[in-house]
Parts: sequence; structure tokens; C-alpha cells
Amino acid sequence: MGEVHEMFVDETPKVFPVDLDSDSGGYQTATVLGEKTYVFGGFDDESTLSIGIRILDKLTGKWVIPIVLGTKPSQCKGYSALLVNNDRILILKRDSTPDDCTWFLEVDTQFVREQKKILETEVVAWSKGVQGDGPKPIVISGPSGVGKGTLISKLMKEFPSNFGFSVSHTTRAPREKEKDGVHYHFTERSHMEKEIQDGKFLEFASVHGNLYGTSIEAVQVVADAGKRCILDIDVQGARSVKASSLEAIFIFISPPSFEELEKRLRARGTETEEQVQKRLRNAETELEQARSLGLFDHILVNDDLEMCYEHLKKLLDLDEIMDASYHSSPTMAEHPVISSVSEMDHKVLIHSGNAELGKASKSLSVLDVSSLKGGAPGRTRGLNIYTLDPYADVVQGIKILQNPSH
Ligand SMILES: Nc1ncnc2c1ncn2[C@@H]1O[C@H](COP(=O)(O)OP(=O)(O)OP(=O)(O)O)[C@@H](O)[C@H]1O
Ligand SMILES: Nc1nc2c(ncn2[C@@H]2O[C@H](COP(=O)(O)O)[C@@H](O)[C@H]2O)c(=O)[nH]1
Repeated sequence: MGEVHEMFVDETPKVFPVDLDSDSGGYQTATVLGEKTYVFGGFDDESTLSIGIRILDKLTGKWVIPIVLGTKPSQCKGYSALLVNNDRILILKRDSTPDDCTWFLEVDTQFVREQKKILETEVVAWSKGVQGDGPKPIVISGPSGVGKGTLISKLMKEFPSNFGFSVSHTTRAPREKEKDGVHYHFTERSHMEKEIQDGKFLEFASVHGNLYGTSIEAVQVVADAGKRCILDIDVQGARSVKASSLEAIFIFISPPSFEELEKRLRARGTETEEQVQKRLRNAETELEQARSLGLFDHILVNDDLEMCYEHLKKLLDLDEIMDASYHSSPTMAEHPVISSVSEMDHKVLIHSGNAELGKASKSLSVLDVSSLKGGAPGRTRGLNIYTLDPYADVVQGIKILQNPSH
């Protein structure tokens, strides 16, 4: 056995009730990170907890209501909260199903820091935990007319429950068969510019004379549906995503020749001659950038459509996706009654059990948070949870000391 660490298991939760003000309701918890204390909780009615958040800044002595990004967990009867990795608070919902039990409130992750800069105020972001290496979002780029949309449609049609399309915003006018909210969110430039300023976009770019962008919500909606997100964005957008906290796979679709690209773009018949010329000029730059930037993980040539589609499926490892644990959350008991959580060396010890049911109901799980991936917007992947013998003294290199007061 390797080195044995001592871990003191404190049966009292690492969260404490806070008396804020009378109208905020009963159960609240506080977690301290540096000069800030994150307080959340509060009952909506007598039995369920809705998680509202406020921050006490020790330096100013003032309470701040942060901007809360992401989809928050549904109401619950209680929760345990614990700061992990010094950048997010792990929330374990009590009496929840395993796939809705593990959440993170990101308070100082890369994504949150970026948003704080943009919004110039306090920001926190919710992210749901998923076990294992759930598949990454897919960014598909390539010149206009190369067939990105055609390939994505095929993928969504064949695997409707696996993939979800990130519906972008654009200031360009809708084409004849395009539907608002399905193909794009068609929007006024001034409105989109305001939303960009308000930090609602993960990325945006001026493409062929119009503004296009991926909102944080567009990505979140797909993750909330338990699906793998596909983004159809230009090379500038792909660069922004690469620089952001969204971990994705980057695929560039290339035409077999420039002549063929021109032919497809004209045959589609959706652009004016002037627009076609502009798109072709931009295609040259995009093709050049795809080769030189080292941004893309894969470059696929879309010559024969069926062949290209087969290659796409192969590189996305679709067989593996079918088995992937993307939909599953940590393997904890159904509706665990968590009695305490504590952390050491990126391992969170979770004691569950029901006092009324006695010893037999006790269980001890370890949640390894050492290699979390992704996060808001979307999902926190890479959770690893396993169950231990709650009465063992030494398990997996951790010496467990029971709290003498219990
Ligand atoms: N392999 C292929 N061979 C021949 N035609 C193709 C092939 N792939 C797509 N097309 C056709 O090319 C045209 C452009 O395809 P599509 O609209 O999917 O391109 P796109 O890359 O999504 O363009 P944009 O970026 O402008 O949205 C369509 O008419 C489509 O049917
Ligand atoms: N940077 C972004 N580019 C986007 C986004 N949505 C679409 N696009 C790209 O725009 C061009 C033109 O699209 P079209 O529908 O007008 O033909 C194409 O290359 C798309 O990939 C976005 O959100 N961000």
C-alpha cells in the first residue's frame, strides 16, 4: 500500500447556518473563500429549499447579490456544501436522485473570472456534475457552402438523443426556410450588441458582414437536455471558444477544391452574387487559417457526402458515445441521506445514512475531484465516485478517524 494520509471525518457538516435576515427563510449555509463568504439557501415554502445566493465581502463589509449564470439545481429538501479545488463549491443535494445529486457553484473558475471581467461585478455559475469523461462539445467550422450544416443535420437526424445543436444568434436576415429559434435566433444588431456587452455570449464574430454569436444559454440548454452540444461557427469563433473555458473537439470541414466550393455555394441559391463573392473571398482566408493555426483537432474533406459523414462518425467515436456515461451521475445510493462531507487531497468523503434505520443504512463514498473537466457553461465532467466500507480504518491510502464526539 502507498502512503497513508490521515483524514479526520467530522460528522458535522462543513457548512454552517447563517442568520441573515428574517425574510430569507430558514436553512442557509456559508462557505468562505479568501475575503468572501458565499451564503446560500432559503426556504420557498415549509419543506423545500430554493438556492438563492449572496456574497459577504469582508473587505467592504457589504453584501453583494451576484449575477448567477447557468441553470440552478431544482429545489431540494437540504444539501451539503463544501469548497473544492479553491474555485467551486460542491453541492450534494439530499434526497435527490443520483443523476441530480451533484452540483457545483463555480465561484472562481476560469469561466467565472472571465465573466467577472466582462460584467464588472460579482458572478457565480452553476454547473451540474457528471461522472467520467462525458463527451466534449463539438465545434464544426469551415467555409460557407462546404456542407457543415448538411453534415450536422445528418448527425442530428441519426442520433437525435445524443446531439443537440447550439442555436446561434445572427443579425442576418432569415432565408426562406429558416425558422427563428431553430436555425438561428434572428436578432437586431443593437439588441445583440447589448447582450454581448452584458456578457451573455460565449463567443461572437463579424462574419460576411453580419454579426453571429453563441450565447452561453444556447450551450447550456443543450447540456440541460443531457445532450452533446454541436456548434457550427466560423474560424474566428472557434478561436474564441478555444481560448474560453469550454473544452471542445474542433473539426474543420474542407472542400475538395475551391471550384467545387463555389459550385455548391451557387447551387444552394441562398446568397446574392455579391454575397457569394464575399463568402468565397473569406473562404480563402479560412482555409489558410485552418492549415496554419493548429487550432483544429481534425480536418475532414467533404468530397463524397456519405464518405465524409462516415469519417465524421468514426472520429466522434459514436459507438463509445452510445455507452458513455454522459447521462449518468455519480453512483451513489438512490436518494442518499447525506450526513456529512469533508475533503482532503481532492477527495471528498461522503457519509450517508439514516439515523432511524441505524448501522445497516450507513455508507461511505469517496468523490475524487482531482481531475474535474469542463464546467459552466455546460457540465462539470470527470467526477469519480466509489463506495467504501464505512467501518474500515484504512481505505485506499486514507486513514479514517471517526469523530470521537459521535
Ligand atoms: N459532399 C457534398 N457534395 C455535394 N453537395 C454537397 C455536399 N455537401 C453539401 N452539399 C450541398 O452544398 C450546399 C451547401 O451546404 P451547407 O448549406 O450544408 O453548407 P454550410 O457549410 O453549412 O454553409 P454555411 O456556412 O453558409 O451555412 C447545400 O446545397 C448542400 O446540399
Ligand atoms: N463565430 C460564429 N460563427 C457562426 C455562428 N453561427 C454561424 N456561424 C458561421 O457563420 C457563417 C455563415 O453562416 P450562414 O448561416 O449565414 O451561411 C458560417 O460559416 C457559420 O459557421 C456563431 O454563433 N458564431
